[in-house]
Amino acid sequence: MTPTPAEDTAALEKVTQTTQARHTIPTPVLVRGTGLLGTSIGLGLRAAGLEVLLSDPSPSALAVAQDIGAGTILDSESAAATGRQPGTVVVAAPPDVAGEEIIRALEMYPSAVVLDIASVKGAIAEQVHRAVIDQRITASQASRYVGTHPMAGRERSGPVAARGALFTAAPWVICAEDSTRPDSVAAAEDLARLLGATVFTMTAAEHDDSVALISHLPQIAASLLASRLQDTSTLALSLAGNGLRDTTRIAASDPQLWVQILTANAPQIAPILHGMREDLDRLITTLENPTADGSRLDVAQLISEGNRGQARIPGKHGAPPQAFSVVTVLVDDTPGQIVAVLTDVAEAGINVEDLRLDHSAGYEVGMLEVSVVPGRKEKLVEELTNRGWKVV
Ligand SMILES: NC(=O)c1ccc[n+]([C@@H]2O[C@H](COP(=O)([O-])OP(=O)(O)OC[C@H]3O[C@@H](n4cnc5c(N)ncnc54)[C@H](O)[C@@H]3O)[C@@H](O)[C@H]2O)c1
Ligand SMILES: O=C(O)C(=O)C[C@]1(C(=O)O)C=C[C@@H](O)C=C1
Repeated sequence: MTPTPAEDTAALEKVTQTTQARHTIPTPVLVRGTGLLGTSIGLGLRAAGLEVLLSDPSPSALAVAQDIGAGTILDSESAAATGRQPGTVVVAAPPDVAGEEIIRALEMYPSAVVLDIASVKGAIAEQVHRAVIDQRITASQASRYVGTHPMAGRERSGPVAARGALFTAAPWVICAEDSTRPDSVAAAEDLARLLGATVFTMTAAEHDDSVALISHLPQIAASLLASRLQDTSTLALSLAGNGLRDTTRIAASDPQLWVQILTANAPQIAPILHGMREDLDRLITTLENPTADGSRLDVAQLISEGNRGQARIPGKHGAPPQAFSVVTVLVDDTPGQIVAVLTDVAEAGINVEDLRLDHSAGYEVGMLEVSVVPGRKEKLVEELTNRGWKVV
């Protein structure tokens, strides 16, 4: 069901061929760290026609990234022989080592733009400043560095999980400083845009404050929630519906990565957890005495507050929130069914905004949820029903 990286890249190529704009990214681009993010960036840049070089301390991660088409392994001997240097270095290493990798790249490649994509920005900027103070690098070398963070990812790690289209319509934060060279900032912005992302400019401190709530709290909440399931009976788990799946997907994330993210941003996260604990304490007190005066109002208030927060989450492409209409189609669990439904949707001239497949435990059928803009729902139901599909 999920496209392979090659299919994904082919689809992306079609898009980038038509949207490819002029850019200021010095090439070749060296991706240092070929895990989920580095390989996705390599795939996306290759699809846009850029030359990409790859390096990673893990030979297997490197080989897989090259095999699936994210770029060519940087051969340091032939690079030294030809004198060819990367024009841009994208450090896509784990947060703990990103600072050192940035400093090393600034030293090794005297004219390259160097950017990183780690999930925390203040601690890494601080390491680069410290390297200048300690005279390991000059201020001029440091001015080629731009801290960035694509707000797109997956709950899986490694190059096998990479997707060239990962960044399409996702926010990509650029944390330039006054001392950052304008050509480095322009290259970082162009790279984000070339991969289909939307650029947001903010300081490292603003970024870290924002992601504490927007990204780090969701991970903590999902992990705490899913950890309750560890000793649950299989029977109870077999009742799991979308509520549980929607709220626990990212609980499958890599512990090694998240221990680095959460500790690096701990001062921003802790106050938010205190606020959440207050709400939780209030709810516990209420539910321990659910028939007391005001208890129902208290619970309703809590859910309403959640409604208000949820309604503020922006929709696709950063547009205002828009509730898509969902049409659920019953499909046999056999090859070709999904393609057949989607072909019929396309023939009806209706755009698919989102797609999701659910299986009911114990049945050989799937429920394909096709999201469309609200005004198109009735037409889609009619078209699919006329073509013999069971719309539920
Ligand atoms: N996973 C996400 O959803 C996500 C989203 C946005 C940003 N990020 C950031 O991207 C970076 C990479 O995350 P990922 O999800 O791709 O992790 P990953 O585990 O999939 O890949 C990390 C890669 O870095 C390599 N590596 C380890 N030490 C290195 C070093 N010293 N120099 C170069 N490479 C090294 C590893 O061998 C591995 O191949 C992290 O800084 C993370 O914070 C992750
Ligand atoms: O969607 C996911 O699976 C993610 O993990 C994405 C997510 C996020 O919180 O949005 C997680 C951490 C990254 O730093 C950036 C993006």
